[in-house]
Amino acid sequence: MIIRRIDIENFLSHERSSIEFKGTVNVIIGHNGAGKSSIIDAISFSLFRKSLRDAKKQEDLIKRGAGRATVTLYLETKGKIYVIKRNAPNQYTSEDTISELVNETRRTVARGATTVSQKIKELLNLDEEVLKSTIIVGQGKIESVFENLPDVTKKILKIDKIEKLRDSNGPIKEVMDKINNKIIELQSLEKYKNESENQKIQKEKELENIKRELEDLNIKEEEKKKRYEEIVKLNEEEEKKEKRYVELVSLLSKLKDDISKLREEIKDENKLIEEREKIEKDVLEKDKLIEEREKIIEAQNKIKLAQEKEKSLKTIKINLAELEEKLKRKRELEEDYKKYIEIKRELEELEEKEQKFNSLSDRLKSLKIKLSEIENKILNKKISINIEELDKELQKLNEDLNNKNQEREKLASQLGEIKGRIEELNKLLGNLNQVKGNVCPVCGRELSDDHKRKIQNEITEKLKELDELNKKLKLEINKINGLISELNQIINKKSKEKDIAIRNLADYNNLLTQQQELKKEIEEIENEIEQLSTYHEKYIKLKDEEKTLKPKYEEYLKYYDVTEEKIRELERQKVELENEIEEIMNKVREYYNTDLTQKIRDIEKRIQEIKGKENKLRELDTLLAKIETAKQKIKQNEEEIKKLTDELQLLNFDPNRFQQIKREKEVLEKILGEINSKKGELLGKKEVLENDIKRLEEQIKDYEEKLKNKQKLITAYDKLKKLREHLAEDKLQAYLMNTVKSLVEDSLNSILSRFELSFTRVEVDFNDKNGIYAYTTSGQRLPVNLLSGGERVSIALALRLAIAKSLMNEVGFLILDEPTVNLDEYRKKELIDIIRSTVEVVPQIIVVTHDEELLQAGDYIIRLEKRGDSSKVEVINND
Ligand SMILES: Nc1ncnc2c1ncn2[C@@H]1O[C@H](COP(=O)(O)OP(=O)(O)OP(=O)(O)O)[C@@H](O)[C@H]1O
Repeated sequence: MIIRRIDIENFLSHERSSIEFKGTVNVIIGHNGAGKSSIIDAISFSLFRKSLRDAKKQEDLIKRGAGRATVTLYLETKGKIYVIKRNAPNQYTSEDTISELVNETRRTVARGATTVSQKIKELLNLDEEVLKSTIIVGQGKIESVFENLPDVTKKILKIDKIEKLRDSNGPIKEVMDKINNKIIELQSLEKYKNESENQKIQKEKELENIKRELEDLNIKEEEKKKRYEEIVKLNEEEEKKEKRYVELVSLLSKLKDDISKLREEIKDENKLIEEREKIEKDVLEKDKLIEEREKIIEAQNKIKLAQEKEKSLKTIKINLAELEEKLKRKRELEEDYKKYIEIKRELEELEEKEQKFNSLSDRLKSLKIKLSEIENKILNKKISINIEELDKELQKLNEDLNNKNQEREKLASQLGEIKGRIEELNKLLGNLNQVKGNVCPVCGRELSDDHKRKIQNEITEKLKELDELNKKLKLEINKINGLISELNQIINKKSKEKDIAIRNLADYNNLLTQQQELKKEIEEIENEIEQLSTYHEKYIKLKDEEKTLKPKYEEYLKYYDVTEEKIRELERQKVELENEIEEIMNKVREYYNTDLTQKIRDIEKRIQEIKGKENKLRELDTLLAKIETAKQKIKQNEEEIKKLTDELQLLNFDPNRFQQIKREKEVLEKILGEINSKKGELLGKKEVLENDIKRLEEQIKDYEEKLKNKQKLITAYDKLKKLREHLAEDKLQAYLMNTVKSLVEDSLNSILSRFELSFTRVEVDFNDKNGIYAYTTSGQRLPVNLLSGGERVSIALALRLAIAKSLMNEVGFLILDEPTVNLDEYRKKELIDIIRSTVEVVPQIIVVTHDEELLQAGDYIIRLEKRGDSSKVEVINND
């Protein structure tokens, strides 16, 4: 397996580097800190997600300032190229891949950090521990392979893991303990199972007893039930008989009772027949009486009719006399009636004129009242009108007001002057007090104190004077103001009086006009009234006559419909009625003067008596009919009694026997009830026991199921015990070490034979801490620490390659990081030779160094430089 190329992105000091390993010995050279070891770390990271250096966190491997590092390693093995891509930090692990490069395209084999690591182990057979202990050699650590060789080998062979496996706290012991606990658990289960089985046997015995008891009870119950069924049947039959027996007895007694009652009913039969015959004779008279009564009633009605007609006749006669009287009066009134009509007509004709006359009279009256009112008003107004006087007064008052106003203005300007003077003097006084120099502000002369005082006194004196004047003037102005306001009030009053006088004058004139108009209208109306007065007088006269004639007119109206025809009609009716009455009276003459009502009453009394007898007759008929029915019923009952007596005899019912059966039935019911409750009790117990047994069976089955595993567990426990023994140091471990020992030893000697060394053979002893011994040609056995430095380096490299070869299918590369550290010049040269010899054992060597001398060993040089913060790669082909 050969490393073909690595692409590094933002990993440690590399921002973006792509390095191909084209030589057999590839030397990576550069100054300290140039980024050489970073490449080896990148190879380790791509293989195992771990760097060689002590990086605590993955974030430390990411180039400062970058967020993510990616390393891509190209590995060639058996003609195939695998590309491993790894990412840091952990959040990108899902993007880790291993793919196969086929014709320039990548085919992903696995994805995700863990899966990729697993694939690397499977496909490339690369183990981190093995690689780091053998073919990846850290700075100056070539010989470290000698230190604690047994421990190193154990670690490489993962024997330490076997040790952990068989540890007393290890997983095997843990599983064994668990199994043992399970076995102990199962042992107690076995105890429970036995207990359950014993319980089950006990319960089964109890169940058996109950079943037997139940069987006995069933037999007894069967017997009793059989007898009970018979008795029930008998009882049912007897019950039916008893029912019929009771029915028959009661029927018979009822029938007998009925017969004696019926006999009682028919005992008066003969007496009733006799009575009936007697009554029947009376009843036959009734029809004749009814006929008689009808005739009387008819006669009575006719008499009534004749009487009514007579009444009508009487009324007609009275009416006739009255009408004749009225007709006579009507004729007397006729003249006045006609006269009244005529007056009425004339009045109607005059009515309009009369109304006009009246309305004009009313109007005249009201106009005259109005005229007298206006004339009164005219008289009153005339007295109060005085406008000219008022005008004169007002003129005088306005002149006075003007004079007073002028006076006040004059005083006001005098007051203003005085106020100005006072202000001036006050100012002067103030200025005088504030004077700083000695020049008088008034006269401009020198201002001595006396002069100042003098001026002050003068001003003060003047101010007093002016103040007096001011007060006086104000008083005068106030006085004039009072007078002016008085004058204004009087002028106002007089102006108002004048306004009223003007209005009065207008009213007066207006009244005069009205007076004239009224007079004119009155005159016109009076003329009109004069013209209408003749009609009015006639109207009044007619009205008087109308009043006198009105009662006669009204009386005439009462007789208005009294006519000659009406009287004749009444006379005709009178004759007709007289004839009719005559005719009726002829027909009922025989009943006349007889008390028909009394006669009818007598007949009806007799009819009533007969009706009473008729009722009695009907009653007797009903009774006789009943007697007939009773006689038939007696006959029927006697037949029925005979039939029922026969049936009773046939029934053959014995009440004593029936009581016996009943008693036996009750006793049997009681016994059966007892059996049933006992059975219920036993069945309940049986069910409980059966359920218990079923539950126990299930429990036992469950225990048995669980116990099935017991033997398996014991076997497993024994096997694990044996496995643990086999894994012990003296067995499997010793075997592995011995096998590896001979493999490594053979391989080591084969590799060493390619180096020019003077040993016949080198031996490996894993039981010894410094377990490498070399045999000289003279047969001496020398421990490795006694050999020369060059010999040790050779053996160390050969041992590394030998171990690697014995554990891996194929060893393709050897990485040496700074192998010359701590070596002197001679040794360095020796190392160059050794590296050259190693080429024969391993196809690819990668040497990381700062030592220019080592360039001699390489055939492909990769030079590194740090520019700024990043490592830069330069390739030199050494050929
Ligand atoms: N996360 C990081 N980001 C950027 N630079 C880093 C980071 N970690 C370490 N370095 C720097 O990377 C540089 C390269 O280190 P590296 O160990 O690869 O150098 P080297 O060439 O092997 O040097 P030496 O021979 O001294 O070991 C160093 O200068 C180091 O300080």
